[in-house]
Amino acid sequence: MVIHIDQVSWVRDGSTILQDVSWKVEPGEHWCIVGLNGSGKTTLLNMINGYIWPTKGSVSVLGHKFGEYDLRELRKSIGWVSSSLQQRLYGGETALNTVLSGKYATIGLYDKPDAADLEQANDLLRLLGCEKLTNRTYNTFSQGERQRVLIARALMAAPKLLILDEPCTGLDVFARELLLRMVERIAQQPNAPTLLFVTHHIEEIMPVFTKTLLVKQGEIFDAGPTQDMLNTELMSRFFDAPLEVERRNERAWLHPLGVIETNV
Ligand SMILES: Nc1ncnc2c1ncn2[C@@H]1O[C@H](COP(=O)(O)OP(=O)(O)OP(=O)(O)O)[C@@H](O)[C@H]1O
Repeated sequence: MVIHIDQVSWVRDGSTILQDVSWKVEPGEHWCIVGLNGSGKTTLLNMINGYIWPTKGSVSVLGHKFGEYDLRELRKSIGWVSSSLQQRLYGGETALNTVLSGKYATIGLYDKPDAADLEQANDLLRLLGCEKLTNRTYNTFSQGERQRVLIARALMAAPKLLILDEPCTGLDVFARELLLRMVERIAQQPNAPTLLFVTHHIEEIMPVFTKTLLVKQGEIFDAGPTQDMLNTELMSRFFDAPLEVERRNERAWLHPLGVIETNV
């Protein structure tokens, strides 16, 4: 089992942030995680990475139960790409060095890479459609290019689990489509890591994400095959709003019907 979260709750300052969450991710599955702002997605990811511990229940990731394993070791097998990482990177590094630095899970590049590392980094830049950026510096890249380079960087450490945390934030519609296509490519690689893709927008859920987890107010609203989740009836209840879900090109598109007042 890649992830096994069993009846987990997390309480902070008297508030229950996660409540009785149970979720299993099997090998070979790729999951989307959908939820409104403040629903508990980041909290759940922080728990999967071992940055926070459950108040109640148990968490096991990549076959290791928390409390019985060195979390620093476990984190080497987990890649996490989020927009907050973008600000922490040194803008003066080339794309190639940025990707190479992922090998050592450091922000800069401290160790001298060998020929195999260089080949792997170049392969990853190609996989993510970034060959042209190889020798250009990170601070000259567009938002979409940065995201793709950061995903290549995360893959450099050959993670078994790769978390893509709202990777399309700030991208125009074409940069977004390109990024989604690259994410599909990653999933189709032999020995691809298990992907967790966090988003607010259901149209970003590519067919490769066959499973979807719906998080609402700290609880699992529903979880299962994506096609069973993304329909008008279930999405209307999930978002508490009148809306219509349309299927087009094997993706689901959400059309709000009127003004939505979220309960956040
Ligand atoms: N350390 C903490 N102490 C108290 N409350 C917290 C803490 N961390 C998160 N929360 C609260 O828990 C709730 C869930 O937050 P979380 O960041 O997990 O949501 P999210 O689904 O990731 O939201 P977004 O889509 O905006 O990133 C929020 O109401 C947040 O304020």
